[in-house]
Amino acid sequence: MHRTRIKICGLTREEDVAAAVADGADAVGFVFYPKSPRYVTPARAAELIATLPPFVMPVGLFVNASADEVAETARVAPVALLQFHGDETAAQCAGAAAAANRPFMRVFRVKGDTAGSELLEYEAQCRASSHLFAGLLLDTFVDAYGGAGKVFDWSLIPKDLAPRAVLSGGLSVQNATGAVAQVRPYAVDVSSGVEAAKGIKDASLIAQFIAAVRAGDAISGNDA
Ligand SMILES: O=C(O)c1ccccc1NCC(=O)[C@H](O)[C@H](O)COP(=O)(O)O
Repeated sequence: MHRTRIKICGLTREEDVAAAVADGADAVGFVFYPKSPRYVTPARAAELIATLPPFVMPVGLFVNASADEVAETARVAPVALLQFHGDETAAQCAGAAAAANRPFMRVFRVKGDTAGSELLEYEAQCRASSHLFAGLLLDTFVDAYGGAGKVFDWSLIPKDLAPRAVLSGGLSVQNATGAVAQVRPYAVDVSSGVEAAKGIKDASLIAQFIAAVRAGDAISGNDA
């Protein structure tokens, strides 16, 4: 049976990485977008990644970076998966992933009038664009690209897409159980909802969030 995977994003401190690992996070995200308050340099991310045990995936997050920037970042910081969170075209994502020789996630930033069929078409285009495409992260459309703590209408997610999708955008201790029980996504991703301040995670909120996801798995019969 499927257990909802969990990514904690926007980590900047060793103690926050340790808290995510201790509570069972499957992945940790490092933001390489300089305008983000959660930005870390590739060298700083390398220090944080060096603290990870096996089987916790480091994810590198980019917004409109060039293929050379992505490749150089991945050379310095050994991320296992790329996440393209800007306005990148399919070709730009495929080219950057090939340059870095890493699999990647693309992001669909959902608006109020987004149709479920658009998500399926977008995923199909991504899959056709590169053998390195690993999956689709669904986030809420915001001007700052992401990390805004805003939810979108989960009911528009097609039932046959959910088991392959990463649900993101405004998840929290308060809504994670319901999100998992309703959507039954492959994984969830959270940043603001487990923070004491931008880029500063709260260990108790991380633990509560992961427990809330597990409660959602129990309700939907997903627990392993
Ligand atoms: O986290 C950021 O500051 C950020 C900035 C620009 C683009 C993406 C960003 N984060 C990407 C993530 O994967 C976040 O976890 C995702 O947007 C959800 O954030 P939140 O709604 O705060 O949980």
